[in-house]
Amino acid sequence: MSFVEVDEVSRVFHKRSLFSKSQGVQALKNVSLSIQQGETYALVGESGSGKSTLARIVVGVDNASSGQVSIAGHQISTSMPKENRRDIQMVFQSPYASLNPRWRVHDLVAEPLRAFGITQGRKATVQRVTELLEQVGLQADDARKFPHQFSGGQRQRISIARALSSNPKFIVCDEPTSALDVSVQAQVLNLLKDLQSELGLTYLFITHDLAVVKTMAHQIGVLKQGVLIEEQSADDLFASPQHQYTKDLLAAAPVLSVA
Ligand SMILES: Nc1ncnc2c1ncn2[C@@H]1O[C@H](COP(=O)(O)OP(=O)(O)OP(=O)(O)O)[C@@H](O)[C@H]1O
Repeated sequence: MSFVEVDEVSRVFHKRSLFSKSQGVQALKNVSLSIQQGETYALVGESGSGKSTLARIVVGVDNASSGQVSIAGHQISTSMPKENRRDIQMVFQSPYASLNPRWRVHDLVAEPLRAFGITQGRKATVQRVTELLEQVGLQADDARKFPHQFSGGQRQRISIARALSSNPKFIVCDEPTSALDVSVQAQVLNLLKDLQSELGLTYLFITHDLAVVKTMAHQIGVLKQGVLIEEQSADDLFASPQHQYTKDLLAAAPVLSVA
């Protein structure tokens, strides 16, 4: 069994209308995929294809209408036990929106440590926050600053430090670099790659931009209107895309050089 198993997941959103019966939007249709431990699975597709819906179900903040997800053998749902949640974290597209501007970096990174009871006492927490900041290329002193004192790329490093603080095994990265300049994107992608090899992390990487995943992904799945229409290893998909929709996504992708 793979580390992450998504098995026949469907999700229907019901929109209530005053004038007609409830209308259903089928955001995901029988999506199945698996991710090997220590690897990156990139899920690509246009806006509205269902990527974020799948991400939310995989981290257990939304439930599938049918089908199931398991990670490291544990069933994922909104009612899963708290101790299983610390193994799964998420890095979002916009570090501007996901970091509380009134909190210092120390508190942003330390919050999961407290929430999951990982460090005991102020000294141990400060020490762990320092380690985490250094791990993502920031400095111990940065803990005293507020998010607005950093560039976009540095803010995304703070989000990554926060995601790493609970020692997760699996991180869902939802468009983590799409709000950044191209040169900064490459730096953040390199950091994520380095952390993967150091810590053995497994990633689900969500993006509309195939260039971003060319050097990150082991396996790529293409989502169109809630259906996984194509799945190949990254090398094979770039060499011989099968579906016209994938060819169009490839043609639209700019070149991004990542070491
Ligand atoms: N809470 C919701 N209620 C109703 N419909 C929803 C809800 N969330 C998503 N949808 C619908 O489900 C479909 C898939 O949306 P989703 O956000 O998963 O796509 P996406 O590929 O992540 O797009 P984007 O890249 O723009 O975030 C869309 O038609 C969207 O309108």
